[in-house]
Amino acid sequence: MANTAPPLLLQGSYKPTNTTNYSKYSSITATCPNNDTINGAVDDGIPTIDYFMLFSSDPNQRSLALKTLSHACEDYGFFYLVNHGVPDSVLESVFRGMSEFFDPEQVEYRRQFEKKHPTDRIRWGLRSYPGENREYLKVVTHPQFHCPPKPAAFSEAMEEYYKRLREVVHGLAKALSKSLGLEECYIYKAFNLKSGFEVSAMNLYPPNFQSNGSMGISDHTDPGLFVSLIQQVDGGLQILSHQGKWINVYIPRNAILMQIGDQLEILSNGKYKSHVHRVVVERNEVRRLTVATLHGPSLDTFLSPAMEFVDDSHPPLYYGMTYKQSLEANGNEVDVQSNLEQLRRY
Ligand SMILES: O=C(O)CCC(=O)C(=O)O
Ligand SMILES: [Fe+2]
Repeated sequence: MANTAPPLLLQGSYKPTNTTNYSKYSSITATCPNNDTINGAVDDGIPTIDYFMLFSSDPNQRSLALKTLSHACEDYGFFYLVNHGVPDSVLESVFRGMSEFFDPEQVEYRRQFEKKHPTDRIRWGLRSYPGENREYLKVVTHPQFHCPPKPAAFSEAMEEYYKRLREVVHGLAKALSKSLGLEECYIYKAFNLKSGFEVSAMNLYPPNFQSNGSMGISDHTDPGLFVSLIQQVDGGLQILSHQGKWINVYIPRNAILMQIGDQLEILSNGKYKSHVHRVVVERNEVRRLTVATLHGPSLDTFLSPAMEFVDDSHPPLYYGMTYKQSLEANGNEVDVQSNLEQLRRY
């Protein structure tokens, strides 16, 4: 629970100094907030993990990096991932494609993707309520990739991004298994990641640049192993820390924010915790595009606390069920709603 930095973490709150990287694709650029709090949140340190180091050929470097990963997962539950190998050009294409897709002139084209059937693999929504202000496109990206066919460059960019991202998540799963002293493929197998169920939300805040209240998405945790997030611009994402503080998120250029998902909390019997987060849209000042991807186990994977994390002094803290049952507890599998609270034994 330490506030102190584990070794090797490039620790400290990352604050962009002026405009952000993808500003050429957004109509308004964000600046770093001058005050230390936004709606009660503080600018605090978020650990940074160097992905490349986790696979270093130097055993000392590798072992230090794995220790750092395990500290970041246990003491924080979220971290910035740098040197992840997803090329800048892929990230740029994603935001260029999304900007085209969310073209304010093309709302009628997007309406065809409004939810018609609960199991639709592509879902579009425009929300402008006091509790939610965003336009989103939700798609199932694995085991099959789904995406609106137009614009073509958008669908191609997203497919390439998810493919690269999945490789990174599989690598992280290996590194995490090793850092826990487990066999390298332990988490990969426990989650059956080969057929992992992956859902991604592409978000635009505020919808059409107008919001009804200051909440982009209200407090929630997300199901899955990890939740990855990239954004075009800083502005509004906040995470609740283990210590109960809301922390403003400022993602370093081209880094990926990784957060522990509910099912890793369950498997690790609470050693690694899933975190509540939310998005606050401040006075419509920033037009922000984000891609949040929930990397889940396969739908038929039964998840419960693994025996490696259970003993006399650590009784199982969660009930077990399949991922599909978990997702269907509060909606359907494409809604990807958390049911963590219902799974707690105590
Ligand atoms: O867009 C963001 O910053 C967060 C999105 C999110 O939490 C979600 O889609 O689950
Ligand atoms: Fe989320």
